[in-house]
Amino acid sequence: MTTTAPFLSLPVIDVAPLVAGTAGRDDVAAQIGAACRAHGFFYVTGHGVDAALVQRLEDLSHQFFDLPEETKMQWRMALGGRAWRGFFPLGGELTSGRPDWKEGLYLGTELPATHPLVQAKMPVHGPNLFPDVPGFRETILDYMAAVTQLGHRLMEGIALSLGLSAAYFAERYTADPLILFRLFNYPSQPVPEGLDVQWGVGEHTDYGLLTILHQDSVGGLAVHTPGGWIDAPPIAGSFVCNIGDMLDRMTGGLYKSTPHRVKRNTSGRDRLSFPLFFDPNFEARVQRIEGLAGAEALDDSAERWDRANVHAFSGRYGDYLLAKVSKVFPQLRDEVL
Ligand SMILES: O=C(O)CCC(=O)C(=O)O
Ligand SMILES: [Fe+2]
Repeated sequence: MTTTAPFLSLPVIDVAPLVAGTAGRDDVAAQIGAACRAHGFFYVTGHGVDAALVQRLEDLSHQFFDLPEETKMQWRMALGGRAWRGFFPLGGELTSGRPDWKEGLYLGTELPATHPLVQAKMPVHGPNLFPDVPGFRETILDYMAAVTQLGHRLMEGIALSLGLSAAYFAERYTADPLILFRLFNYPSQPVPEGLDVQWGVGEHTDYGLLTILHQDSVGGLAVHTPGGWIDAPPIAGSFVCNIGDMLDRMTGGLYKSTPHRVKRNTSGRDRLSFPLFFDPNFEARVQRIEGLAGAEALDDSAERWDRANVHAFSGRYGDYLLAKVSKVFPQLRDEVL
């Protein structure tokens, strides 16, 4: 049984000095550090991402998800091949072994088919499958670029909060980060009789370093803090940030990847959310940060949603990612990997 702790709420951090690199940056880093040590979730405002761009992404995403399913299936994931891009229909993704009540479009850094990494058939690298909605492609690319820049700044703040040089992560992992980006729609639609669906997205942690999420005004995201489940309601103009397994691994559990889930949407209108996963380069070998005071590489697998011990992982980030992804899309695993 889980408890709820309605008296707790997640911190909202104005990151403008961190984004601008001005005085006050260390204070922002300290606030991020406190949130990461407490529960690994925080909101950011003052991030500098253009509100009109975010609104355009929302509007165009509604246009896309409003299309009939057979139209959207023109851009289905099976056509994205190893790049792992495209549309998946309602119930098409499993979290914790159960179908989620959402549909989505998988995207990532745009690489042409002629790019050496794509030619070398590296998984999750390649061209996107952009739906034929006017302006969608440009908006998605602009949004990914803007939020990726924010990711670099936030990782600088996280590095400072650990007493490391601001460039610590960029020098080792994120000079060329792996960026995966998803558009999700959680329709307000009853689950057909007999289908084993409980959540919009079941409980999970994210895999990489840092997730930067825009959600629309509907709500439904909840976070499993040490004090119980608390809501992460929409705050206009903000992004929700949370730590992934690799930062947990690097910090020896000092900064934990916090489990979260999304309630089934019963609001009467669609809920849109836009997670951008700012992750280590596919080839980067993930190492524990040396000499980090207070970090203990505890095996917390018994309490984790997936019973995995992230501290036992060593190897390329890409291998960690692929092992996870093939659990959530079992039907695609054999086809493309
Ligand atoms: O839709 C949301 O609010 C969260 C989605 C999420 O947790 C994820 O994609 O990892
Ligand atoms: Fe997540």
